[in-house]
Amino acid sequence: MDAIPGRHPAPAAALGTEGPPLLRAEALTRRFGAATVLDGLDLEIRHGEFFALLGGSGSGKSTLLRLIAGFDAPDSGRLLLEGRDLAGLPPQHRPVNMMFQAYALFPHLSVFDNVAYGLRREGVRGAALARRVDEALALVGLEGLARRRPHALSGGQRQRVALARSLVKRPRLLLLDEPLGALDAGLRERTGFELRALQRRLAEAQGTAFVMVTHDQEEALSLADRVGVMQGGRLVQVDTPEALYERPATRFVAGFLGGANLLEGHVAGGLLRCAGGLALRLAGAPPPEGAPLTVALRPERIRLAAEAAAPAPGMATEPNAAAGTVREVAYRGAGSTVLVGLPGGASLRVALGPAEPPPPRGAAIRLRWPDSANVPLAD
Ligand SMILES: Nc1ncnc2c1ncn2[C@@H]1O[C@H](COP(=O)(O)OP(=O)(O)OP(=O)(O)O)[C@@H](O)[C@H]1O
Repeated sequence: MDAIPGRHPAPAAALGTEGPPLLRAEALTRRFGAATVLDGLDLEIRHGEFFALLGGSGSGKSTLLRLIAGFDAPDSGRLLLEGRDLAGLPPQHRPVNMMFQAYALFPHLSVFDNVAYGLRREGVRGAALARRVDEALALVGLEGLARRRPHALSGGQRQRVALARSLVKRPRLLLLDEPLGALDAGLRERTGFELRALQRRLAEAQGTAFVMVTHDQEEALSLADRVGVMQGGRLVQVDTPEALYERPATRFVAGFLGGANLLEGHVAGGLLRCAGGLALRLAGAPPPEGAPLTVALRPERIRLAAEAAAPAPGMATEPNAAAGTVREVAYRGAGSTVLVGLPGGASLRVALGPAEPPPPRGAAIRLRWPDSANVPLAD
């Protein structure tokens, strides 16, 4: 994947990077029987940010959301919202709301009454109620559909009713568990853009932050200001999408985000020497001699070299270059992925753009990449 097009990070002030965070989780731990599902997790959510919790199945994402919403309590650790300890505070008294999937709408109630439900339970009535519901429906672009029943709406419209219902109480923090999960591909992208725009409006108007759970890396990278990658009940890296993608900290993150090539070796003569005669030069100061090291190398940072196929004498040890044979070519629509077999049996995935015709299977090719493409990993 290329750098994310059209991303304009929100200014620091709007994102509340100064001052205390909106939400702080301190050493949050949750066990179910013998299983530790959240393992001393620390996290800060800033005012007005769109934060994505990204992780595989069972990594503890939903459990964390449930603790923040107040549907479940931690075994140890604390949750502070604007400095206030949330322990013992029931869900309806937290300035936090959870958006449920559209199938949780009441089928016998109109759109208006579905959205009004929570406010009515709080005793809001009459003109004040109508104003708040209209405002929430306008936020999600459903002004004209207040009288409809959910069955007379499209999937995307139902999703927006669910959103309006969770926004009507003007939460400081909105929690979204796989909000796009039930939608098909086309609707997913459109709804994603809408969600991003809506969050920006709410952030400007009232500093609302979104925390979205997803197992879809593209969704997390394209929507969020910051992404936290969860593994085994811990956050293994929290960063902007760009930093996470360009500088993954661990093998897990590198593999989870876009399938980087992982190259292992030992440092000798200032270069990382890997199997098959591959030598890598790292940007910056060379690592200590003899150290074992793993490097992530993104498929799209590798280029086909223009030279003739046969390597010149001594070329095998040229850093950041490899000679190999095309094993497979996968057409991806906006380009292709080429699997290149290297001497010694290793292989590299190489991503080519739409303007680069892939070499045929079996072709002998040479590859090159810049020092900055070699990203050393912590483990
Ligand atoms: N109430 C519970 N009792 C027992 N085990 C639970 C309970 N809730 C969650 N778990 C377990 O905790 C682990 C984490 O669950 P959680 O739903 O937080 O994961 P997740 O990252 O949201 O996964 P998914 O993407 O599959 O929803 C899972 O192994 C799950 O089976």
